[in-house]
Amino acid sequence: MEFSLSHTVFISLPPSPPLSLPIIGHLYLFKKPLHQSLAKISHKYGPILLLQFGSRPVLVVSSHSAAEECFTKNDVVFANRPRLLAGKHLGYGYTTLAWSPYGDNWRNLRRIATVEILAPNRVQMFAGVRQDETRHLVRRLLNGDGESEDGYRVVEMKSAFFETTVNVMMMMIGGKRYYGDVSGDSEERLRFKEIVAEIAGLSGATNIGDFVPILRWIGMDKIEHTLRKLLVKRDNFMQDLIEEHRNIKSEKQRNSTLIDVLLSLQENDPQSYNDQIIRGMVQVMLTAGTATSASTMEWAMSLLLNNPDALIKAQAEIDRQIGDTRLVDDSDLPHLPYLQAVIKETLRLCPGSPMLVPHESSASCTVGGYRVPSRTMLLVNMWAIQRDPKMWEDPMKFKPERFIDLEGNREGSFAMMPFGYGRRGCPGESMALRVVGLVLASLIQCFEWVRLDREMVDMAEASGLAMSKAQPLAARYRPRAIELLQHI
Ligand code: HEM
Repeated sequence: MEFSLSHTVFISLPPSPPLSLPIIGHLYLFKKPLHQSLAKISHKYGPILLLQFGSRPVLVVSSHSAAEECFTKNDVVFANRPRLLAGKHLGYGYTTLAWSPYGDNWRNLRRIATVEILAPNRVQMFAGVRQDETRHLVRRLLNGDGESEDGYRVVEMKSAFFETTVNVMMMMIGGKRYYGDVSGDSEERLRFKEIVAEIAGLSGATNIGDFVPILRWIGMDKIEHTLRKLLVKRDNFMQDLIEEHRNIKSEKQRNSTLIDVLLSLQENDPQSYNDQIIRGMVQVMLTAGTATSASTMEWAMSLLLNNPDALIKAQAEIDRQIGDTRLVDDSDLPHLPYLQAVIKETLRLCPGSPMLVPHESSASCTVGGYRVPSRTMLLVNMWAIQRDPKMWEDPMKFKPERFIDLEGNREGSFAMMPFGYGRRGCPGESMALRVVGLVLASLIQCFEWVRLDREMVDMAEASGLAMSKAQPLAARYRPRAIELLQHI
């Protein structure tokens, strides 16, 4: 790998599959979903690979030790993001937290996110919002129709989870709920729902023009046009929301939502908290923080329905800890270790961002003894690492117990990183775990859950970059005979 001619040391590039075609490079090798396809290629050529995605060199890392190198000794080098089309449009010209290059703008946004928006005291401040939205969901299920003779009803869970997480987020951001039991302006709701549906349809999509620029130039890449139109609609909506809050005069209301918090910071520091920054921050929370949490809930319920023993155990733990006279709340979550283990095991098998978010090197560096050139995109295949048989016993099995027994528990290591690590690691982890934990705990506490029929829940994945189910989860449920349901 390393050799020298007189005094110069040559370090070789990582291995690559032999045939890289003109224009498309190795793109011909990939099938969807991409993380599964890359796992197969890595199996053949090794855990550190250099591929050509069209014109872009991409380092694909599929071992915990290489991932560790990327996020410890090379963390600063890989703290950049590639300039992909989604970042240009959904990320306000690469200026939002998730898409910004590493530098002063990113540092300012990251500080706002971690100190003002997602800090533990702020997450705590919104415990009531999470509790209310969970109650709304329970009520909605209690009022569901189509009850069969044995008391069971059917619910399509994908949209129920998504709408609940969007409601939680928008209640925190602007004090408004847009789904389910709502009051207020129906036109505004319609506008919002349209924007959310369009973003959801686009954000997990791969964009061929990112890798084969010629397709973009000759107008074959339709996504860019759609993204541009969406940007205007979304921007107008967010600005209207900001103006509404700017006009709020009452002292009591002024600090009750995140927009209010950001607007009061704007008064003292208009530069660091200008309207575009606020719009961008709202946008990032809405895109980074909703579908990821909702799909974790959906995968968790799917896994529990396919593993009824684990569901019984989780329910027994909740009954033991909380009883049946009150609904579980935020402060109970640390006392539910089995439920926490279920969520960790779900994130191990079904990480919402299976290849994290793409990084890019800002200088050349070495990984695993190989040379990685500057401006190489980095994909860390967490999906593959979290199923690596060298690190995990029975890696394909759903075994929450592995996070309770000390032996074989890889939590906190680079073999388990569903939220990433280092400078660009997810700042919303603790909020996400609370929302996911509370919603799951409440549903398990209040209802009996079973599969639609004898068939196992289909665990096939959809094709996009996010890890979502190909078939939305539907399940049968019936209220449990417990006192707390009398006063929900
Ligand atoms: C289960 C839910 C979630 C999962 C699995 C998840 C996972 C991730 C991952 C893997 C990354 C990329 C790390 C990297 O680049 O190496 C990320 C970034 C990010 N996440 Fe999350 N996330 C979740 C929920 C949330 C929530 C609730 C929020 C905020 C409300 C959030 C905000 C962000 C932001 C702003 C970034 C970009 C950070 C940066 O580039 O500096 N996420 N998340």
